[in-house]
Amino acid sequence: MASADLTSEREYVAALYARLDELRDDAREQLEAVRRTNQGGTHQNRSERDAFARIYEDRVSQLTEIDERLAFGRLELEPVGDDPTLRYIGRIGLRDENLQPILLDWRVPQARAFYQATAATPLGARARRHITSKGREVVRVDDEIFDAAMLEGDTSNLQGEAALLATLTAQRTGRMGDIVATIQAEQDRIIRSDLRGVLVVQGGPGTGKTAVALHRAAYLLYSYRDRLATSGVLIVGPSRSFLQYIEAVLPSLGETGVVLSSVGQLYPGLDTATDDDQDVAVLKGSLEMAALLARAVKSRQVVPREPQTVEINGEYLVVEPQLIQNAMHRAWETRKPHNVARATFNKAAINALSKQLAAQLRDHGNTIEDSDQAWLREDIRTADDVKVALNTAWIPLTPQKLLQDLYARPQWLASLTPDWTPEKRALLRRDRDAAFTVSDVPLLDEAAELLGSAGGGGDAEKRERKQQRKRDIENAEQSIRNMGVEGLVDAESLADGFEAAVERGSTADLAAADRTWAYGHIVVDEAQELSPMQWRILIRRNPQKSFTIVGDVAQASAAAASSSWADALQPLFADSWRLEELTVNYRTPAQIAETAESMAIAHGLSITRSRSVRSSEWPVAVVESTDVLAATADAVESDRAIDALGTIAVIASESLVESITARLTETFGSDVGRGAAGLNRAVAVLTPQESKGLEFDAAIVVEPQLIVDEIGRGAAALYVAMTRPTQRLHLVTTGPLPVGI
Ligand SMILES: Nc1ncnc2c1ncn2[C@@H]1O[C@H](COP(=O)(O)OP(=O)(O)OP(=O)(O)O)[C@@H](O)[C@H]1O
Repeated sequence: MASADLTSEREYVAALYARLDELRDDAREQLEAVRRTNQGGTHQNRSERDAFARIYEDRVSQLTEIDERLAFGRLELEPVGDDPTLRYIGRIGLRDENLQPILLDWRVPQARAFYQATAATPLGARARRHITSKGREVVRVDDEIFDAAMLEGDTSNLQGEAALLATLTAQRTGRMGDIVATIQAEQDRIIRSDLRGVLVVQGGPGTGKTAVALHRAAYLLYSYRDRLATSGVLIVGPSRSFLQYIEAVLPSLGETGVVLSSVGQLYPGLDTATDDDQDVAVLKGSLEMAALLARAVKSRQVVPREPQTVEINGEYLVVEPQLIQNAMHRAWETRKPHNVARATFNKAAINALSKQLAAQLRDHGNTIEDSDQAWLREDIRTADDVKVALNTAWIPLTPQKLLQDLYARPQWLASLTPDWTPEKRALLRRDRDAAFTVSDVPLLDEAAELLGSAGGGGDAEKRERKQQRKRDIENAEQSIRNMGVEGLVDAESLADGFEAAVERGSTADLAAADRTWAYGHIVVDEAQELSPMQWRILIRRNPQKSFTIVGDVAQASAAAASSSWADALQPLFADSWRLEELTVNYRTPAQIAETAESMAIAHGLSITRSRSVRSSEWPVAVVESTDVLAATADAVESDRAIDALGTIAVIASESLVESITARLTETFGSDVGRGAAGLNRAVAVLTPQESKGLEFDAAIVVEPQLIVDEIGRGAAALYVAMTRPTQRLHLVTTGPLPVGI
């Protein structure tokens, strides 16, 4: 690296920061100016002013947050005339005062060559430069040359290898970071793939699937802002600890309008991380449950066997089963969900009863005019006997009650499942007050779908919310024209800031609280774990089927998971999904990846082999001992002796984690945390399931054979556990190691 290059980049990047400061000052001034205008004014004026103020506040904070690694790359394009054409790539786009671009946002099409150009396909570029900074100061530049005339024997197929390796060997913080500066070509193609349809990304552990999925979300939000700003993007991950691990990535890329949810949080109002035993989870995850719930709802629409006598203001009326049956037919014809169709049922039954009552009153010598029908209907509607009779025939239900009854009333369940064995039914048996589990989430959602909203207003409310949003955006467009700031502010963001809209919440808030929200795009991470019932929720949340699905079928360890993408996706999307594979392992050093892969193959898992970009200096350490707790504590001690500030995961099967946590806490005190709470500590004690998707400087896997034996799909769980470290793997065992290690 010539020092002249470093000097010239320092100057250029310093100028970018100067421009950033200038824009930040401008935004601050605009904020002050907006705050000063219209101090009084109408309610509408004040709401607009507050909305503009919020936008400028956001702009100021965005420009403040972007400070780190503002620019990280430069492309040299074919020269125009004598001067080389240079294009700088950064985390945001910047223009100079003449509105000429001086920095390109990494997501714009012109930045693509920075990630994808190779000597073989240079995409119009002659060279690529990676710019590494500390704070605002450029500390190094690394060049790759594509032009044969400029080439001096560079053969690597990694982009920006030096910058990449520097990031990969850096210590882990317990939080995932963005990778914009070093996205690799195979990853970039996936990130920029079209919004439409279903994209499946398969890759072994550490191949960057999560990183790619998150950058793709940022890319889509940027490139399809019009479509996605109002419908939102949902990102689904396996656990709370995983969401905690990834939650900072999108904000660091300037995107906040996404909803992050674990599968235990997909039903609004419920947030659970506990799951059932495996065989129960498998049953609850199977499509049989959808059919069972449909039968359960239907069985709550009951035609009485015998006529019933009801009293209406002293008059006794016999309700024939046929009358109820006819009213039910009317309700079924609407094809509406149970609680919504119930209104039709009630109306039809009450109409028929009022005619019957009128006829009976006439028979008893009363004069009943047509105009009297209305009060007759009212008398019938409010008569207690009628209420009881109609409710018995068609009772309003909540999803929670339906499910609780199904689990707590064995006889009812038996009547609904004549083909099931008693043992199979017993799997669902629970007390009415037992808390709902992760596997209940899709069942509640399914039930909610079958039941509909009790007020019957679900659709109308939704339409009204959409209409209101449209009006807000039209008002915002008008305000932008009035203020003469067209092009500076977009109408969606302004509308988000309107006082009433703030009370209603942002797109993300609205979406997260609304079970019937249709997202513009859904990203599913660790998607191999999802059961067929969980997939049904996600499809409901995105009827247009625009999905990014990432995962690794070899890591499928949930009991109800699928072992092939075709099995999981064929029923949902037929053949209309496209598969991309990632093949380079950026996390795990070669010697660890090889040990894990050899174990997985010996257990018959069909893994996607990947190539590690690096190896580390530590071989896989095996600690054999008769005292597993003492040996685990020793392993933590010896790892900390190597790297006192590193993060360590101690991964063990369910039956060991509590005793290990207790023992480690005795020795290492508050440095140790259990589960998600451990991610902020130096040492996290996790089950393999909880460690899914996470990474640490070192992993200590305790009793690997027990993991294989204790968990269904135990070999996959062990494969997950062994592939968490970025540097060192220790295996603590009291017996023989699993085959293949
Ligand atoms: N292009 C890249 N530049 C820098 N770091 C990268 C790049 N790609 C991936 N990484 C890093 O590699 C590590 C593994 O990535 P990630 O967690 O996305 O892998 P994964 O495929 O989701 O793994 P798993 O299947 O184990 O969950 C992360 O630390 C990520 O930041």
